[in-house]
Amino acid sequence: MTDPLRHRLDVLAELADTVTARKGASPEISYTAKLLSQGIEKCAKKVGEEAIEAALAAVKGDRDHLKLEAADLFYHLVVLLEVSGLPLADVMGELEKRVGTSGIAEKASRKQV
Ligand SMILES: N=c1c2ncn([C@@H]3O[C@H](COP(=O)(O)OP(=O)(O)OP(=O)(O)O)[C@@H](O)[C@H]3O)c2ncn1[C@@H]1O[C@H](COP(=O)(O)O)[C@@H](O)[C@H]1O
Repeated sequence: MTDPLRHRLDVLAELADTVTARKGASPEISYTAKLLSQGIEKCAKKVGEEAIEAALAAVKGDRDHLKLEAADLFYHLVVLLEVSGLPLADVMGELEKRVGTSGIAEKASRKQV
């Protein structure tokens, strides 16, 4: 992994801290507080919308738009994790556990059960 990417991954951790800190803030001044106050279904809907918008931008080959939509998707996913009470660290831990395991091998092992 390149150093600039490692540095920028810190931004995701910072974002998660900010989202947690927005709990209980005024929905008048914080979009995050507004989303959190609207509950899990609203947050989940936003993730679905942003995921589709990112996918469409990718299919169109519009990388500038994909960058914006992917950032929206990360943000809304972090909000969804927060409202679900699931720490981002747990998701990163799950990804870490998968490092070194081929997705094809993992899928094949599932079929044997
Ligand atoms: N990264 C983001 C971020 N990405 C996208 N958005 C907002 O997400 C919304 C998505 O756009 P839409 O057009 O889908 O929104 P909309 O139609 O108004 O939304 P709904 O009516 O469907 O709720 C916009 O209002 C964006 O500004 C974000 N809002 C906040 N953050 C981060 O969260 C921090 C805290 O923000 P506040 O909670 O607003 O203080 C910010 O400093 C940023 O770091």
